[in-house]
Amino acid sequence: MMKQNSEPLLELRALTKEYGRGVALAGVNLSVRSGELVALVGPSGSGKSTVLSLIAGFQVPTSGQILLRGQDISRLAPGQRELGVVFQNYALFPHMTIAENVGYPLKLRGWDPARRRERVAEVLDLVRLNGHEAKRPRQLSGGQQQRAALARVLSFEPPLLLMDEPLSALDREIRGEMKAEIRRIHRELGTTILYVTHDRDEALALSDRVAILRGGHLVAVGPPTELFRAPTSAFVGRFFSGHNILPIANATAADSGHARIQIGGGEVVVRATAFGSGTRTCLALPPHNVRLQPEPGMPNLPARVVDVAYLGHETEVIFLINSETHIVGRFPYGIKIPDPGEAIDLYLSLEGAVLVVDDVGAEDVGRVELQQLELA
Ligand SMILES: Nc1ncnc2c1ncn2[C@@H]1O[C@H](COP(=O)(O)OP(=O)(O)OP(=O)(O)O)[C@@H](O)[C@H]1O
Repeated sequence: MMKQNSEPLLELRALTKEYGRGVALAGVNLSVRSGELVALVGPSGSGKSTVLSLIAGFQVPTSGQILLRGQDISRLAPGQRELGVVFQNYALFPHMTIAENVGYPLKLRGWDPARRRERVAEVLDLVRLNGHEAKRPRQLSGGQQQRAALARVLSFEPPLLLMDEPLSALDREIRGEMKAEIRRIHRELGTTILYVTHDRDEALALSDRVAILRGGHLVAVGPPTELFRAPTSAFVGRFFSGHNILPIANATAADSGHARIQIGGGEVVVRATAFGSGTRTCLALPPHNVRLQPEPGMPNLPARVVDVAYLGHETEVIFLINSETHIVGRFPYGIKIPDPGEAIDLYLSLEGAVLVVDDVGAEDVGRVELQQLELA
């Protein structure tokens, strides 16, 4: 987050990868500034690994360009690109010590042993692995091995670090530690990082910007908290923000960035990130906006409780409204939660709800007639 400047270090221009008739990536344009950490997120099969693999040079694009500091590298061999790559499986050499593993890229580059030792000590210090130099990888924990793999790529100071789900093989606690470690290293070194994850929390915790892929298309790019709070489409709202997506029939544009929706004879103005006449619009409603008690001005919604899951600090409840649409609510610990099967009235706070264009696809969502709602 520090040491950023506006110069694009990496530029993807209309990057496309086809396999036979399948399109893994369809014309992706993305610019990554020097010093930035960009998280590439998207559902399984959306093309995240393909982007990384094309940049690393493990595959050749069908068309489009990959520019590193303005030079097209898309046809260079992987070894000529000088990029650091960290994958989910640490890929340390099992027969080498940790110091030998970390110093290996430097040996390949012809560094003399004394300079190598010095640099290895420096990066092991950076990832807090000093004292483990003489051990073999199998003598380290998963988190330590992943830190050693990180030290190995950091040793030669690559201009760009590519990380593909680097934490997904680690258990929850170590993942938390490694997240903090990556954040610290990024802050201290200002390394530019492109980070693939399907984990929204990881993207929120680590990145300066998030790029969201869907079916090979880049559908949104922006600061993570902004996209989280104000999703730019129904897909982003559902996949990245975890909001309820409720298609609505009766929205009209208000002033710029807002829209009016009519509810049971009343009218509510909500923020709208994308709104156009002719497009189907949806309300993206955070699960925390669902209430079990009426508050002034809140529309109510008859519902039935389908499932209750205790998450520790809060409880997630799935409700069924109008026989086919589910809506998820999250409630703080201590609130009385109705039992599965119970019929109740839900109340929706529209504060922070956002109107978005429906790109999820009719097959994915049920339909809610908001006219059914009554303003309290
Ligand atoms: N070698 C290949 N041959 C044919 N199709 C492929 C090949 N590699 C990937 N694909 C297809 O390209 C699309 C994108 O795959 P990719 O692995 O980039 O997705 P991803 O977002 O990284 O998924 P995941 O999160 O599951 O790793 C998928 O539909 C996948 O089936």
